[in-house]
Amino acid sequence: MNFFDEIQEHEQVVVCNDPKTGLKAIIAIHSTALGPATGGCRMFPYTSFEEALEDVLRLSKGMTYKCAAADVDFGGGKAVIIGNPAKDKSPELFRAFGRFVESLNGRFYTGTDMGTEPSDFVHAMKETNCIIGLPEEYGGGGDSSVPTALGVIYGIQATNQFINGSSELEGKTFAVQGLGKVGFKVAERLLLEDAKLYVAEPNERIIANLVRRGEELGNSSIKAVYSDDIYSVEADVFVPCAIGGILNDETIQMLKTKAVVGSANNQLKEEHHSRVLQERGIIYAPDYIVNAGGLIQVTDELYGANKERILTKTKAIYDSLLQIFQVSEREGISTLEASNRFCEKKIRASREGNSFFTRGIPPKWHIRQ
Ligand SMILES: NC(=O)C1=CN([C@@H]2O[C@H](COP(=O)(O)OP(=O)(O)OC[C@H]3O[C@@H](n4cnc5c(N)ncnc54)[C@H](O)[C@@H]3O)[C@@H](O)[C@H]2O)C=CC1
Ligand SMILES: O=C(O)CCC(=O)C(=O)O
Repeated sequence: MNFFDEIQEHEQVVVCNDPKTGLKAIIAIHSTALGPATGGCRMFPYTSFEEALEDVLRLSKGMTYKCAAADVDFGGGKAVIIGNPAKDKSPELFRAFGRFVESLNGRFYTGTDMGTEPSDFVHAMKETNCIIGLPEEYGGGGDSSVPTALGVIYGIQATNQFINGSSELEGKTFAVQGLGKVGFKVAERLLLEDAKLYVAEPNERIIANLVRRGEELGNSSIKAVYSDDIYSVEADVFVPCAIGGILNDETIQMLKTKAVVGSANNQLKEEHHSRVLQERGIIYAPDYIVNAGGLIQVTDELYGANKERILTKTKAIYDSLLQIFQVSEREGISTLEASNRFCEKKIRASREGNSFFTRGIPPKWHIRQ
């Protein structure tokens, strides 16, 4: 592997090693053109350094586009901790991670992602101010999966509006993959809208909770299927809310839905899969547009976490998606291409090329300090 070839699109990659606590992490800063980099910290038992590097590079690039699309004054970054979230967590490990974040002197703000919880970052915040997504009792905005799930619902409504001329969800069928922090809330809201659900979730306890919730809401139209079967059920929309890379040569051919709209980061195995979906007549709502609700909330913490402002910005996901679908249709390009163009224009128009972000210039987003 030629390391510099691998990271050529990125400004900075930091490898963090703290033998005392067992911390092995990588922080990737893709771009600070629009402001300091931000992105959650994922904890996962990667089997190799290369696997962890590939994940953090892809995720951090996605954050640059997500920040540009959501109009937050931040750039793209992400961190990964190599370890098993069920076994390898300790307060000391997160404090060590916090010290590495602090060493970046304000170039990187981070918080939760898959495998980490806001409570983990209560330890990290003892070492750095650059933590967002904290619990409310620590001055944070609370559970960021709430606005993320709301953004997914706006995304589904916009897609439905584009396809059927109505954003009404009643009677529609959805295939939800993953019922974690985001997927469960999306499923709950769809049940409230009198929709029918197919769900795939390896944790049976969570499925039982959803069935119970459905009974409370008076909607029992929930059918649990095996993980591999969720791609081939007859539904209006496939809603991926678990892992990345699930839209690939094999699964796209299995889909029987009219659209894909979900929260999972990096849903496309490769960028060209957005065109493969288009060729199959399936509308793909770009993941980083749909799942920006959490980002909107956690970055708003630096201005004092105003619920109304967060809601307004999250609602804008509906209009952004409709615009992207219209451009894609008008210009005959995939929805991802339309969306990337929209973001790249914003990034180019920014101060990229002047210098990368440093704390030397006091920016407006340092209000919290
Ligand atoms: N939490 C948030 O606010 C945001 C989350 N995302 C993305 O959304 C996705 C879900 O995030 P969370 O709900 O926070 O994660 P989570 O870790 O709470 O939930 C993921 C769920 O997916 C299930 N799962 C794993 N593999 C599966 C498979 N093959 N088939 C079906 N289910 C499977 C897990 O058992 C778990 O319940 C992730 O890709 C994350 O990066 C993106 C933006 C913000
Ligand atoms: O949603 C969050 O908590 C942080 C933002 C982020 O990392 C993401 O949107 O993937």
